[in-house]
Formats: sequence, C-alpha cells, structure tokens
Amino acid sequence: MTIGKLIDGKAFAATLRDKVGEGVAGFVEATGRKPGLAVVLVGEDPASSVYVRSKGKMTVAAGMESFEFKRPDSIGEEDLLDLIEELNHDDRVDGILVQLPLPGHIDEAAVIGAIDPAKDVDGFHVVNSGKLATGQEALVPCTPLGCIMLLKDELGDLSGLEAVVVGRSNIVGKPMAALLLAESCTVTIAHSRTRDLASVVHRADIVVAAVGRAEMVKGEWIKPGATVIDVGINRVTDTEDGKARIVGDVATAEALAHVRAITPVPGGVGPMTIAVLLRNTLVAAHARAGLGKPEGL
Ligand SMILES: Nc1nc2c(c(=O)[nH]1)N[C@@H](CN(C=O)c1ccc(C(=O)N[C@@H](CCC(=O)O)C(=O)O)cc1)CN2
Ligand SMILES: [Mg+2]
Repeated sequence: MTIGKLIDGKAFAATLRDKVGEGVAGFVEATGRKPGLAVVLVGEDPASSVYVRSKGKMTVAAGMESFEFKRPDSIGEEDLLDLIEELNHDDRVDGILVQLPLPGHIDEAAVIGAIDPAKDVDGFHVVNSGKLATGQEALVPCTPLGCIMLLKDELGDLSGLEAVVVGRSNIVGKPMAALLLAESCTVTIAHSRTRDLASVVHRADIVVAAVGRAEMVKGEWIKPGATVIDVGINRVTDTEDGKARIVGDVATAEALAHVRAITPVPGGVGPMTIAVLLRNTLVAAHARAGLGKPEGL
C-alpha cells in the first residue's frame, strides 16, 4: 500500500514569513517607516488570545509595527466601532484585524463593515469579498489564500482540476471556492445539506475540508491520488489516554492510504494563516504608499 505525502505547512509558512521580512526591509528603505498591523481582541477566549499573541510576535519578527487593542467581553458595539474608526484614520496602521469570533451581542458584519477596505487585511469586508468574487484585485482571506499557495506548490497548475470545498463559511468555504475558480478549477461547494457527501468528495482531485467537525471526512471517500487540504482545528479528548489534542476535519491516518498529499493538523494550514496575514499587511502598506504590489509575494 502506498502512503501519501504530508504537506509541511509549518515550513512553507516559515519561508513565506522570511520573504515578507525581506519585503518589509525594502518598504522601510523606500518609505522611512514600518508597515503597521492593529489587532483587536474582544474578551478572553483562550484560543483567540493565543492566536493574537502569536500574530503580535510574528508581526514584530517580520520587522513591522504591532498595535494590540484588548477590550473586555462587555464592550458595546458602538465603542468597538469608534475604535475601528480611530484605526481607519491612524496613518501608522496599514492593516486592521478584529479577531473572530466576537461575543454574541456584537454584530460581526457591522464591525467588519466598519473597517476601511484598504486596511482589511483579513479580506472579510464585502468590498474585498465582492472584488474577489468578480475577479478584481483584492485583499484575500488569509486561510484560503494559504491553502491555494500550498496547492500550487504541490500541484503546479490547478487548471481543469475538480475541486470540492466542504463547508460554506464566509471566512473559508466561500473565498476558497472563489480562489479555486480563479485558478480555473471546476468547483463544488458541499455543506451540511449536501446529499451523499461521500460520493461528491470522491469526484475531487482537490478536497478542501472546512466544516469544523472532527475527522468527518473519511479516508475511503477520497479518490486515489487526490490532494487534501484540511482546514479544521477541532479540540478533542483522546479516548485512549484522556489527553486533549487537536484534530482536523479529515480522518488523516485513513486518508494517507488514498491521497497524493494531505495537510496535517496541526502543522498544515494553521501556520499559513498568520504568514499570509503578514503578507497581506505588507501588500496593504505598499498600496497605501503608492508602491504597487510587493515583488514575489
Ligand atoms: N480575524 C480572524 N479571526 C480568525 C481567523 C482569521 O484568519 N482572522 N482564523 C482563525 C484563528 N486563527 C487566526 O486568527 C488561527 C488559527 C490557527 C492557527 C494555527 O497556527 N494553528 C496550529 C495549531 C494551534 C493549536 O494548537 O491550537 C496548526 O494548525 O498547526 C493560527 C491562526 C479563527 N479566527
Ligand atoms: Mg455575533
């Protein structure tokens, strides 16, 4: 039995962060200032706090300025909108990111909609999602763009390939489908109401799993030789040793017998998210400084 390859997203992300660091040095030389990223965290969700800390550290390591804004769970929507407005007008800030999820009493769409689209380094603003959907230059959501980078590195030209995206979120599923379409894939979006998901997945040369359900995509669903991108991060308790661990949306051990290549969890797509965030911040800084697109990114 042949075993597929594990795609090393951690290594790819480290290389991308190095390239961003080189781009940042060029930007500083050209403009006399550092690109700046503002991250807003509401509440104390432990996972979100870890991601925000990690974003701050990596922003600084890439040579950029990091601005962190922590607000309590109890913050009102108006106060959050005021903070966004301040950041929109702060010239040191090239990128604004509001860590998701937000507490239930805050309207996520209203907050994202308040971000200046030119500073929307998450690519979640409707101006950016609309541009992506219509094939215009846009700031593109970090996780899907990271997935495309890994796929192109593994497969080269994606044109004509059959791609199935499992999951239809605004953050991953929908932009992922738009990006695959822009690469001339034949794209299907599957979701919780899809009938006979196993046979839909079995058609695919490329499977992107982003449903948020631990190991839901089974190995035998995968067409032999397909490439699988697992976006899921699910915290589970191991039934054997009782320890907490994270698993993806794909049953990786089973899938390895079928795939050409697959991203592991952890160490696959996850690290790409922050590396692409840094890349997007440099892209936004370049555009705001009238420098066009940074080279090689
Ligand atoms: N405003 C945003 N909110 C959220 C986003 C986002 O892109 N923008 N994505 C996720 C969280 N996220 C970054 O914010 C993120 C998730 C996972 C990783 C990562 O490196 N994961 C590791 C495992 C980490 C662990 O053990 O928990 C991996 O997969 O190897 C980085 C960033 C939701 N919110
Ligand atoms: Mg809400």
